[in-house]
Amino acid sequence: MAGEIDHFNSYTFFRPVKPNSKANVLECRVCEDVFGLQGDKVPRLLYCGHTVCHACLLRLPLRDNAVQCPFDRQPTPVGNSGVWGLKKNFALLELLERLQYTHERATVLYTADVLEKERQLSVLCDENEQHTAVLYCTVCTSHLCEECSELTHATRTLARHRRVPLSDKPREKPKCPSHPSHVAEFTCLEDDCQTLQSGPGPIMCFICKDYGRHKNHKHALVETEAENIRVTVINAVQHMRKFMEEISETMRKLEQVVQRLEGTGGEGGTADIARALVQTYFHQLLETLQLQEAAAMTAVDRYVRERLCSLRQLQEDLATSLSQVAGVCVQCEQTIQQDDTRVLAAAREIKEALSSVEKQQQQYSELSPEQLQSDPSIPITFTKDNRVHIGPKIEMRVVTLGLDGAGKTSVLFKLKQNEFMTMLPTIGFNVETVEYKNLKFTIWDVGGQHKLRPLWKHYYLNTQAVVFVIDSSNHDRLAEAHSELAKLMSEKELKDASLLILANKQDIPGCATIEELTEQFALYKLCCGRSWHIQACDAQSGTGLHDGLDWLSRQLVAAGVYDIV
Ligand SMILES: Nc1nc2c(ncn2[C@@H]2O[C@H](COP(=O)(O)OP(=O)(O)OP(=O)(O)O)[C@@H](O)[C@H]2O)c(=O)[nH]1
Ligand SMILES: [Mg+2]
Repeated sequence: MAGEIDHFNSYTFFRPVKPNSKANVLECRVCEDVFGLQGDKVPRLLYCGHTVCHACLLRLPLRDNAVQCPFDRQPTPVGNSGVWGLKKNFALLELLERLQYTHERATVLYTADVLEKERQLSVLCDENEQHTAVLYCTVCTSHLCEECSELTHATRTLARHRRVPLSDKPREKPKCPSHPSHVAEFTCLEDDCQTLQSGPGPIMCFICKDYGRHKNHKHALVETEAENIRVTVINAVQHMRKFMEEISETMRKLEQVVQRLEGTGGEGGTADIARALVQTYFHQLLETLQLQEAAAMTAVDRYVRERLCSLRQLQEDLATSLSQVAGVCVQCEQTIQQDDTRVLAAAREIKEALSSVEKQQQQYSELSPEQLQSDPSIPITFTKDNRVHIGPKIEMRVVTLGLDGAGKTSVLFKLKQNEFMTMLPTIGFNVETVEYKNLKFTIWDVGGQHKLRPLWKHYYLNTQAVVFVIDSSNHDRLAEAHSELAKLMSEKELKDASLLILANKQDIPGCATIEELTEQFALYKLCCGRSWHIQACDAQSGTGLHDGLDWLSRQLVAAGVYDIV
C-alpha cells in the first residue's frame, strides 16, 4: 500500500491536468486522457511502479506474455486474463475520488433541473417517507430529499459527507459467491458457466479465477462486461427514444392532416374546399352546357327557319310559274279552236307567252338538286366542343408536313383519287378537299425539302390537325424527321392541333414498325398533353389511310351523324 501511495505521489506516473483546466482531474501520461474511476480509463499499476490507463495498456504489445512499460521498458508479466488481471492503482483511485468529491462540494449546486430529474426516479427519502429522495449520501449510504439532506448533515463533520444525485449513486461491488470476503471482479465467459441455472454462477473473485472452479476458463472483468451491456442497453434506449420521437412526430403530422382535412383548426377544411370546388366546377359546366344547348337550339331553329323560308319561297315561285304556264296553256288551247284569221292575229301574242314559259322552264331546270330535294331529313353532328353541325359535312383544315420524299403528296392523291403515281417533289404546296364520312377535309400538302421548311409556318393558322408523314423505310433519316417533329411540337400556333403521324411506306421490307418509331421518337414524352396518334400506312395500296382519317374525325366529332327524318 505504501508503494501505491508513492506511485500516486510521484509526478513521473501521472500528472495533473493542464494548469488552465478548472477540473480537479488527473491524466494518463500516455494518452493524456483523464483517468476514470472505472471502465477504459481506470489506472492500472505496472511492476516497475508506473501507472497507465487500462485502454493504453490494451494497446501495448505483449512480449513473452508480458507488457513493457511505455516509460522504462520494464516487463510486467500478465496472466491469462491479460491486462485485466493487473492491479488497479487504488491509491490513485482514492485520490481521484477525493478530488471529485472536493470539486463537487465546492459546487454543491445541483440545479433545479437536475434535482427534478432525480425526483422522477420516485425513490422515497430514507428519513421521511413523505419525501422523495433526490440525493444519495455515499458515507451514510442513505437516500435523501434536499431538506433531510441538510437537516441530517448539519454538523461540520457530517457536512463533509459526499452526497451525489441519485442517478450517480456508486454501484455496489458484487461479492464472490464462493468467497464472500472478496470482491467478484471477474465473470466467466465459458458457455457452461454462463448458462448454469443453479450454483454460484459466472461471477468470481481472483481465487476462483486462478485456483478455483474457473481456473483456465476464459473470463472478463465484471466491470467491463457490465459496462459493455450498459452501453448496448443505452444505445438501445437511445434508439427507442429516437423511434418514439419519430412515431410522435408522424402522429403529430397526421393529426395536423386530419385537422386540415376536417377544418377543425379554425380554417376551412380541405374536404370542404374540395367539395366547393367540385360544386363550382359542375355548376359552371352546367351553365356552359346550358349556354351550348341554347346555342345549338338556336342553330337548329335558324336552319329550320331558313329551310322553311326557302321552301316556301320556292313553293310560291313554283305556284306562280304553274299558274302562268296553265294560263298560257288555256290561251293556246282556246286559240287553236278559233278560225284562221284569229289564229294568225294571236300568233304573236302566243309566241310571247310561249317564250315566257320557256324562260320559266329554263329557270326551273336551273334549280339546284338541294333546292329541289324532297328529303325532309336534318343531318345533325355534334362536335367535340359541343357545337351542333347541321348539314351533310363538317369541314376540317389539315396540313401535311414531313421530310421530302416521305410520301405526303402520294398520300394526298391516294385519298383524293385513289391513285398511286410517281410524284415530282412538291415545290410550294398542293391543296385538295377529301370527303370522308361526314367530314370534308381541306388538306394542304406542303413541300418538305430542307429549303422549303421555313415556309411551313405559313400554314399553321387555324389548322385543326397536322398530319406528319414519315418514310418508315428510310432509317438514315429518322433522326432528322424526329428533330423536325420536335420543332413542330413547340410551335405555339399548333398547340391545340391534333397530331396524326403516318408511318408511311410500310410495304417496304425492313421498315420501322410503329412500336419502334414510338420508342425512337419518344412520342409519349414529345406529344404529352395533346391528342396524338401514330398510324401505320402505305400510300401505294392505301392501307391505313382511312384509319387515320377515322381517328382525325373522332378528334372533331363527339357523336356520329344523326339523320332526323
Ligand atoms: N413503296 C412506297 N413508295 C412510296 C409510298 N409513298 C410514297 N412513295 C414514293 O416515295 C417517293 C416520294 O413521294 P412523294 O409523295 O413525292 O413525297 P413527298 O413527301 O410529297 O415529298 P416532297 O414533295 O418533296 O416533300 C415517290 O417516289 C413515291 O412513289 C409508299 O407508301 N410506298
Ligand atoms: Mg410532295
